[in-house]
Amino acid sequence: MKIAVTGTAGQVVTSLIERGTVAGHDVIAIGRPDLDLADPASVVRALEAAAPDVIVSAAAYTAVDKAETESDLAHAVNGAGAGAVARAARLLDVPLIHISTDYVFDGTLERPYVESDPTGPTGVYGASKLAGERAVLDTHDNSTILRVAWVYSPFGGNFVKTMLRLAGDRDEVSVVADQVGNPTSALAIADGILQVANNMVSDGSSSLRGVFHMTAQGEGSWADFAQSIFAASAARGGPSASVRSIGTADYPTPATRPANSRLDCTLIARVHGVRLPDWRTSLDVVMDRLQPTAH
Ligand SMILES: NC(=O)C1=CN([C@@H]2O[C@H](COP(=O)(O)OP(=O)(O)OC[C@H]3O[C@@H](n4cnc5c(N)ncnc54)[C@H](O)[C@@H]3O)[C@@H](O)[C@H]2O)C=CC1
Repeated sequence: MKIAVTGTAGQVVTSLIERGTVAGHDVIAIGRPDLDLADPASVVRALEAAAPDVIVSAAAYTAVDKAETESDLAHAVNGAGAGAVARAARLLDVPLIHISTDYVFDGTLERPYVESDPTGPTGVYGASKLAGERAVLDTHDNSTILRVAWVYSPFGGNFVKTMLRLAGDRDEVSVVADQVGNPTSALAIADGILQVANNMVSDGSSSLRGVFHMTAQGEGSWADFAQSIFAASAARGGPSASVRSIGTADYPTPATRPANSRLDCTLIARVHGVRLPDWRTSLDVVMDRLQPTAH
């Protein structure tokens, strides 16, 4: 399968290149300057030239706090840019898999969110990603939106790498304990994307299209996540620190994060047969990559 993915260096992009290539697919990563999501004409031109069997829309403006002061750019990239990718998929008449986020929800529910729950982003980033979802669904019927969350991987910048860096120069790290979610490895996301792509290419049913939640099994707070990272690092002879649990109010950020980010992934398991591993299992895989010699 020839897969075109937007972006060249992101966590999900890099994971998809790796996992897709291992699975025998031809993965073509297209990013700036050839494909700039803020320049819709470049998006359509670059994707048409690639002539793929399926498109994965994984690039995005992901700076959650900075988005609060760069609203126009965040909306151009995540909203209009996503719409341009969908236009290209429509012109090429190929399936589109678009990656979205738990931040489309306000996080006030007491249970994991299902796909049909009302959205209500609390910040510019979430609002721009929601605009992107709508642009995709309005533009191209042959689209599947995968909402992922709390992404980490051996690549790029992420929470795991930040915690390991902090543990390298201090004994105690303060981490928010009142936001709960599903830490999800980009490598596992890539495997899920490939399964969904296979399903969409081989089966045109509308039930395989639309919005799906796709995160790792299991849940935890950022403090739980940090504790597991430090335990895994210590077990490999790497840096470790103790975790001091703090509240969101003790760690103010420009963008408000949802307190409950948990996504219910029952639908994608039933419809697509996709069930990502437990987050602690995937964390071990990523830690083995980040600390290969520390055993
Ligand atoms: N990182 C996370 O915790 C979460 C990410 N997501 C979503 O998952 C997807 C992948 O995220 P990550 O891989 O973590 O992001 P990342 O920040 O690692 O990579 C984003 C990629 O988008 C590219 N990009 C940014 N602006 C662009 C533009 N104007 N034109 C072309 N490319 C551009 C960057 O160069 C980079 O390659 C995104 O859609 C993001 O919104 C959803 C939930 C959580």
